[in-house]
Amino acid sequence: MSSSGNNLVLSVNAGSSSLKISLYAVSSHQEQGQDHTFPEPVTLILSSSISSISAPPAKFSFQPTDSGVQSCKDEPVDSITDHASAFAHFLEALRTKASIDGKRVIYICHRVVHGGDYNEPVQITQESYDHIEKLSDLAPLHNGAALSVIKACIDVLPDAKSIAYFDTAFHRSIPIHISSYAIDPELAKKRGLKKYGFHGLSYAFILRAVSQYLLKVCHDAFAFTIEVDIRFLLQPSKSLNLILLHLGSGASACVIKNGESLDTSMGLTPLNGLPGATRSGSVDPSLIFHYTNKAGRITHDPSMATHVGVTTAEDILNRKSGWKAITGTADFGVITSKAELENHDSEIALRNPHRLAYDIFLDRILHFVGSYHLKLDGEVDAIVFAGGIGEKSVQLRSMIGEKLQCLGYRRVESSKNENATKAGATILDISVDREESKNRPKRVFVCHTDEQLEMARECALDRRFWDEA
Ligand SMILES: Nc1ncnc2c1ncn2[C@@H]1O[C@H](COP(=O)(O)OP(=O)(O)O)[C@@H](O)[C@H]1O
Ligand SMILES: CC(=O)OP(=O)(O)O
Ligand SMILES: [Mg+2]
Repeated sequence: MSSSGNNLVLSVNAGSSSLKISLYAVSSHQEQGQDHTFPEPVTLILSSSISSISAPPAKFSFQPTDSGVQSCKDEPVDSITDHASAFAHFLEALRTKASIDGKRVIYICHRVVHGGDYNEPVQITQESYDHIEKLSDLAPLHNGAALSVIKACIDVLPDAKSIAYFDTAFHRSIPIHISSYAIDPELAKKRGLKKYGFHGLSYAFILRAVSQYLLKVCHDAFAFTIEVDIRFLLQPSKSLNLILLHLGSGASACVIKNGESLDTSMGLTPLNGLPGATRSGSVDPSLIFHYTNKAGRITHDPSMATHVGVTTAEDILNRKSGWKAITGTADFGVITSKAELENHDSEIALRNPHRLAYDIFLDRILHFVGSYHLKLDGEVDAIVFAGGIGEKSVQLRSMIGEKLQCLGYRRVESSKNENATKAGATILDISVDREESKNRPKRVFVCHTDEQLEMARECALDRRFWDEA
């Protein structure tokens, strides 16, 4: 497979249930265009994903942009049991299917979910590796998995430099009264006990994608002399007020005010807020002591990632709860298909665990959407659905869309909603057009988020890395 030069950047996203990897060629260090858009500084060569890592068999997909190269989709692979073996399987496919030698990669961008007080990407050194390792207990499904891939990269691709990009960095703008818990402030400061927030790479991608989309809409609208909101033309992302929903195996909501994170539903760890595939989401903190009297003991479960030493309580709430505990499956697509959504019997959730899981999710999402709407004084430009569930669940988007009507959002149009799941565009407006919207400005978007691209483009635009390369 041909791809010019040795300027390859690999982006690795260790999610709780998946490993997503994209390989890019760095194009050039392009400056902002005259129309205020930034052309992508990287070109995709191939993308790969390994899903269901925690519910074997893992499924391997390998999709090069060059149609001449062998691809595969959702191929079950028994030998993949964790993120490290998933990465080894990918490297083998890179060599055998795409004939690309990993040695041509000069930077590897790693999504590291918890960065503590790191507010910028950092190159992996012994010091930063140790720091990330110390934070592993605060992201038990993530940091350990990312470190196992970082370690594999150091061993197998020693000439490539690994750089960590943190989910937490995006939320540094959250004001202190929102990020603080109502506990002893001195102890909180000493131990770093505060809301950090996660899914930041995804939210950064969505914010940029929405602002570019609205900018384009405004330019097109000007061409037809239709009245537009002038704010978007002046400073697109800095003027936006958004409610973002990243709904995947881990799910969170985020409120963006004037282009910055104001609040988000995850907290000190990715456990807080919305429930997920195996996570409980927010519960009364006392609940766990009524659930088990072994809550405080450290688990020695061999299936837990190395680097992680958490209590039984954290293990239960992170890995033995959520959709999997309620229904037996962690796949929200399966839950949706078995939830009997057409049945409006008020007792259906008592009989059908899939419906119970579905209704819990809907209820908790509405909880955050309502609260965030209020935090923005109702001045919301759009609500955006993203993540595996947000991008694929037509039903969930439609039901939330219905509820949003009372807050003055545009109605979700069913044909646009259905097509959004299949369509290739990054942002899709699934709400009715301006003429039909009865002058309701608040739109409903779906964003095909891409954390790997967010890291690769940040890497390509970061002069620190290229001036010395
Ligand atoms: N058709 C579908 N409808 C609803 N949810 C789906 C559908 N297909 C996949 N999903 C959900 O998407 C989740 C994966 O989301 P993703 O954001 O890729 O995960 P991760 O959190 O590991 O990055 C799966 O666990 C599955 O529950
Ligand atoms: C932070 C988090 O939960 O990430 P993911 O959804 O990728 O597991
Ligand atoms: Mg994810």
